Amino acid sequence: MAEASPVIVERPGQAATRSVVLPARPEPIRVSADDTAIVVIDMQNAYASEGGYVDLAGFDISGARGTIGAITKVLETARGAGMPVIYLQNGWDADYVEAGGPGSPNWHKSNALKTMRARPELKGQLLARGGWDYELVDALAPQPGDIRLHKTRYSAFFNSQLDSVLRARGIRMIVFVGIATNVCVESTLRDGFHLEYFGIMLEDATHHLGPPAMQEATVYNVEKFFGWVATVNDFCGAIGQMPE
Ligand SMILES: NC(=O)N/C=C\C(=O)O
Repeated sequence: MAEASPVIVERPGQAATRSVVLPARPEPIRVSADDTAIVVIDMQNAYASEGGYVDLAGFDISGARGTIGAITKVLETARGAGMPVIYLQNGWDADYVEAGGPGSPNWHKSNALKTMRARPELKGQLLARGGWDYELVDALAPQPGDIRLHKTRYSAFFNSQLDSVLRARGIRMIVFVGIATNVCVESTLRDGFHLEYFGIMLEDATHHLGPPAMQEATVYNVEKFFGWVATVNDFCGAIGQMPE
């Protein structure tokens, strides 16, 4: 079968000077270091450490260690190419006002809030700003120049500064890594699509919540409807060749 030609983003009045073609599915896509950011979704103790929220809520977090290692490689490569790195942290204020009360679907659906209601001894500990659960995992500590943003719902675009931060830097393309593939990563990538961002998900730098079919479903959705899917090796191989 003939190889698909790369997707080239139209940039009116602007040439993508520093760019490479990233092998991706369903087709390769040209990535410019000048208008691409890495968005790291919720690599907090809550989602990636033993004793954090999703572990306490009964989800299998055994895959999270590999995700941390994969993201470390991606960030080193991206920083080397001069791409902005933006970390999102999910959670609420210590009094959980931002979580919404019984009038909010979040209050009813959030497994963190449900776990705390079922186990009152955990009250105030899960996803509360200022606590260990909310903090980023130590292995992914932000570097000088990285940006950290707070979010209160699954989509990082909802009620956050993400869109302004990206637009102020002329970002058109977002490379997604983080946890959970099928919840906050997918919600954010979908909202990004509707805001005209080109979304690329690095499948082996994400981890799902729930059965393995959830990872497959998001990969399918992204590849077929919302963006592009690539691997960490392909990303590091291509972006590592970015012209200075
Ligand atoms: N970061 C996420 O994907 N979060 C998923 C569930 C939750 O925060 O309860």
